[in-house]
Amino acid sequence: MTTDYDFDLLCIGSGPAGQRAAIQAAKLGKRAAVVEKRPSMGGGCLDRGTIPSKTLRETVWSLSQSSGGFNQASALHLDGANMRQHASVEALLQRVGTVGRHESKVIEQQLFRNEVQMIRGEASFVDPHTLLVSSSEGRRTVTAENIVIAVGTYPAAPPGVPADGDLILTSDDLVRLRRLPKKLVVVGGGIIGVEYASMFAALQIQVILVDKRDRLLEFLDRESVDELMQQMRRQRVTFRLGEAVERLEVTIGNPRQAVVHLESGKMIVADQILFSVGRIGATGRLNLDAVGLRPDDRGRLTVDRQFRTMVPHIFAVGDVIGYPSLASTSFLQGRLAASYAFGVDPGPMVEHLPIGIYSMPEVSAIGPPEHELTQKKVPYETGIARYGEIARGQILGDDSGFLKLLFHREDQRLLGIHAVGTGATELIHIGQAVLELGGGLPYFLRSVFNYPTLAECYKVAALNAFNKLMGCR
Ligand SMILES: Cc1cc2nc3c(=O)[nH]c(=O)nc-3n(C[C@H](O)[C@H](O)[C@H](O)COP(=O)(O)OP(=O)(O)OC[C@H]3O[C@@H](n4cnc5c(N)ncnc54)[C@H](O)[C@@H]3O)c2cc1C
Ligand SMILES: NC(=O)c1ccc[n+]([C@@H]2O[C@H](COP(=O)([O-])OP(=O)(O)OC[C@H]3O[C@@H](n4cnc5c(N)ncnc54)[C@H](O)[C@@H]3O)[C@@H](O)[C@H]2O)c1
Repeated sequence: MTTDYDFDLLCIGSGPAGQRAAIQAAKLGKRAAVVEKRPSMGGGCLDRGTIPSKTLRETVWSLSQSSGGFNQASALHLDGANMRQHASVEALLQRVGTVGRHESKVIEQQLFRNEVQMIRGEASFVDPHTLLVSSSEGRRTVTAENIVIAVGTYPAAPPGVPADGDLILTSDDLVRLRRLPKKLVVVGGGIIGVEYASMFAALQIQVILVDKRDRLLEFLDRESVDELMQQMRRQRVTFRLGEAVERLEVTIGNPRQAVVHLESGKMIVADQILFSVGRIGATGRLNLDAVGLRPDDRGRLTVDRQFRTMVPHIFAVGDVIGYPSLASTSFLQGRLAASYAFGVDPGPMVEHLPIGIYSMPEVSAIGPPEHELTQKKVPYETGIARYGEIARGQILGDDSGFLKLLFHREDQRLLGIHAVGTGATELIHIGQAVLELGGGLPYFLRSVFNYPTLAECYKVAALNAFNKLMGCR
């Protein structure tokens, strides 16, 4: 019986996944709670993930604009000395704290308004319906009919030396960075590595990005990655691809230096290393043995399509279940899990998930890239609009971005949208609506877009595809 438990649904973790699961349960009239071990609500997302990194990116962007006219097309027009002078660590991090605190308050108010109980402390399982919550104020047990594990992840530790937050950094350390390096090695060219590499490069810091794979961001369209890399190279980023890192080292001399040892026997010396080769599920301290759950070797839990673990009333959502590990999808997973917990079928997740990479330039996509369609033998045609030919691109000073649409050759359905450049992460959502609603080329050909906007790219790209399909010049 529900009333035997303290709560109908209890979430461990207040990040995007946990907070939305709790609020959804409350909306269904259930007694919900969130246990959070950090002082404020909002999760790693607010503390050291999405929000601080995007706030930092905006600060770097406006700083670079004001100190020499950096734009995505002509990054090297910066005056380097001027840039570094303006880019004190304090100036860079000032807004990070302000935005984080504000967002955390917003989440606490949302939880409060929805009568979700906020319990401070670290949770671990006692049995399948009971959690032990430990905090500086003591220990207590809490029981719940349904439990949602939404504990997130932490960065994989560097081999050889621990991250000291000074010479050897993980992305967690960047929100409390103490100094800016002159030369930075970024190990791992996933989304985190690429976003931070481009931010540091925009600050006129020499950046070397090392990844063991031969291609960066393989899930993206190759033309988008080529454009991104070309623009990052213009900001003097050096790519060392196909090079696996074996271990890191910190020298003893004065000044101490950070050294990357590559499996190929080479080494790279720098002032700082950002180690970003993936993340580990934070399940180690949950005492999962008490409920018979076993995470994989990266701390992740396996769930079914309703986000249930092997123990049906224990759900897992967000980064702790692995791919796609985004705040955007974690919000949705939390809401879906809570719905399933109470027998409400919210329908399946959408087929296509958007990707938004806040590098400089931004890269965004939804739907398959060209190489995937080719592999699957789907006949398609491309339509491209280049910012250089779009009035808004000129006004913004960005003439290097593009929007590419992929249409099915036979029924002219929209299959995919790939964008690089200013506003790409917002621009993509116009195409997303058309894609999800099953629209295609005729919609774009008929529509009128505000002028001058970047949205006009859709019209221009559609006309480009139409001309190719018709065999026009
Ligand atoms: C640098 C960086 C940039 C990112 N940028 C983006 C982006 O631009 N867009 C995007 O969509 N995603 C981005 N992400 C990913 C995004 O932050 C995560 O997908 C999202 O935060 C996952 O949400 P979550 O609820 O699963 O976990 P989290 O947000 O990590 O929250 C988990 C919470 O659980 C708490 N917790 C853990 N164990 C316990 C316990 N035993 N008891 C109590 N509480 C516990 C933690 O303290 C934490 O507050 C980024 C990530 C990083 C690291
Ligand atoms: N804008 C966004 O949506 C956004 C931004 C940041 C982070 N995130 C999320 O955070 C998650 C973690 O990101 P991440 O970049 O840390 O991990 P990742 O797993 O995406 O990338 C890790 C990279 O490190 C490389 N690597 C691994 N071991 C290596 C070694 N020994 N030497 C050299 N290279 C090595 C891999 O080849 C890979 O390219 C992602 O899954 C992403 O979903 C999203």
